Amino acid sequence: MTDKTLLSVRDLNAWYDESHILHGVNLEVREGETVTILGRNGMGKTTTLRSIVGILRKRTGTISFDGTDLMNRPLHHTARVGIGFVPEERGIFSTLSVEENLMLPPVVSDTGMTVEEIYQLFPNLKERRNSQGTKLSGGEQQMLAMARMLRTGVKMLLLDEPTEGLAPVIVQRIGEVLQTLKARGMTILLVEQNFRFASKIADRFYVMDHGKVTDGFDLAELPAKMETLHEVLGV
Ligand SMILES: Nc1ncnc2c1ncn2[C@@H]1O[C@H](COP(=O)(O)OP(=O)(O)OP(=O)(O)O)[C@@H](O)[C@H]1O
Repeated sequence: MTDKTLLSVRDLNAWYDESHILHGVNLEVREGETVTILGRNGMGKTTTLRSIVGILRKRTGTISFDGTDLMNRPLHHTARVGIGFVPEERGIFSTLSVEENLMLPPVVSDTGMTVEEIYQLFPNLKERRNSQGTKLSGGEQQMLAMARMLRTGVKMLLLDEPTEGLAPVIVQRIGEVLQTLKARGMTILLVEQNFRFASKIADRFYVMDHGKVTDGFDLAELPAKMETLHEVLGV
């Protein structure tokens, strides 16, 4: 991890039509860091990720990534500057094979993983490389959605509930993959309901409540925070 701030979000407000959902979100992620956003359902975690990448356009505040202002850029620039968003619904194209899905997004930098490296990290995707997207299990879809971003050479992954609905053994596998990516220097911002999973991989945490970041702390402070987290999140 370095001291350089890669992603900086300041006073972010966001709306779905007339519904004001985010009320001044502040957060930052340093290069090489894994940060988890915790919070109960409906508190604005997904909306924060969607606002950062620009899928949600009705927003104010400042969002900068690696020194580039993202606020006034078109959506496709987000990927080009090096942010890979893996949404909760994963977005696998059902009529395409695993390998076709993998090759779909354009490469944005030459620091991305090769297809061979990706298959080493995800041997099950190699086995299933000719299978159609629809034939994949939830865990395989999640792995493919992550793998697809790694090939492009993004500097940072934004993951929305990567373990949702997956069996414990697959959750463990995804945890191992994220540890490998961390060791390679990947920067990760994660929204996660599975607190046990998050507490094993995150370096730092934010807590969201009613469209605001209400707390932020390092892994070392986690034991002292447990009682509050128990009250706020029920963990
Ligand atoms: N497409 C939408 N249109 C209108 N309101 C929405 C839309 N998506 C989410 N919301 C509302 O925005 C608020 C924040 O939702 P968001 O999905 O960001 O919460 P979350 O913290 O990610 O929780 P969850 O785990 O339930 O996704 C909720 O009140 C939700 O009802």
